[in-house]
Amino acid sequence: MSQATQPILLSSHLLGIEGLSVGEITALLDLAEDYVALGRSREKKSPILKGRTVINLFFEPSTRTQSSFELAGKRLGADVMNMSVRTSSVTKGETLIDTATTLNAMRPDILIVRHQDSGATSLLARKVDCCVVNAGDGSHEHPTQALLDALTIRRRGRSFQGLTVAICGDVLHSRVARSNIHLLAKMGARVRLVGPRTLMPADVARFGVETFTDMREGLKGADIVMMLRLQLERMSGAFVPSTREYFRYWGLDREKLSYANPGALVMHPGPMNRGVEIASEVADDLEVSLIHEQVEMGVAIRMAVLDALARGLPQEGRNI
Ligand SMILES: N[C@@H](CC(=O)O)C(=O)O
Ligand SMILES: NC(=O)OP(=O)(O)O
Repeated sequence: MSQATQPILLSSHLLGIEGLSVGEITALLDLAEDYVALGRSREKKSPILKGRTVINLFFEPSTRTQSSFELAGKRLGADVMNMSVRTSSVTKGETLIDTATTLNAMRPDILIVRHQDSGATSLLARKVDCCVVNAGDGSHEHPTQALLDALTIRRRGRSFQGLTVAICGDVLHSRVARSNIHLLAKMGARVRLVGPRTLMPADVARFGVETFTDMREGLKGADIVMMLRLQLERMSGAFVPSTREYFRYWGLDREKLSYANPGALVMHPGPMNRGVEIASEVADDLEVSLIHEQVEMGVAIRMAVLDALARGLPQEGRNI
């Protein structure tokens, strides 16, 4: 493998995009390119994490993130353990911190954590002495999602400079939106947020992006249309009249997509709610939809992140 000539040393944890520099983001994307090639080869493996232990600790459901971190760790030769939170002693009242420090005592090298509370992964990073990766904390950040989205865009030959990206839907509850806003702004793209007023964060001004409550207006001039799922599990009370009404105004179908730039591409982090935020006619149109490519890039990005973290680990294991 060619691999990045400049070794990337992520400073012990990957907790969010906000704390990464443009150089670190670019280096991770470059390293992930090698892992895309490796993933498409017959062998698919590199022994770079041999002897290392990776634990997946997911307090919220996941299909893509958990399985791709597992595959990424295995393809790099690590021992990967998926902690089943639903059948763990969390059900007997054990706290997040006690659970994590218990697993930490088993001497993993990397702990990958998804949790429903914003800030949970940063808190854990202060309590354990292994690397922590944020696999999604509440509505705060989902850094590897933004990195895989960036890799997907870059591999389509789109330069971030001057690219207009419309992030549409439930921005308020979306950690995917927050991580993407940070990343795209750092890389020089123009970001606009599109959705109902009730689903825009109150502090939206702090992001310095344009906002639109009319979907067609918001899509005019967009090169990338990034759809978000309605995060019903994070809502208490009615933020939208009904999912049917929601689709009528903010669901992406061919008619609304026609307002975007010619050749505009559609992204969705998954899982999708068809007929709520996106129509099947768009999601399944391989001319415009990057959804499956995003999933493939997820494995490569997570291999790059594990690799970059492992480079900073002590060679002979941790001090006893
Ligand atoms: N899977 C992404 C997006 C979503 O669930 O809507 C997340 O966990 O944030
Ligand atoms: N995009 C994403 O994080 O998907 P999962 O919730 O299935 O992991």
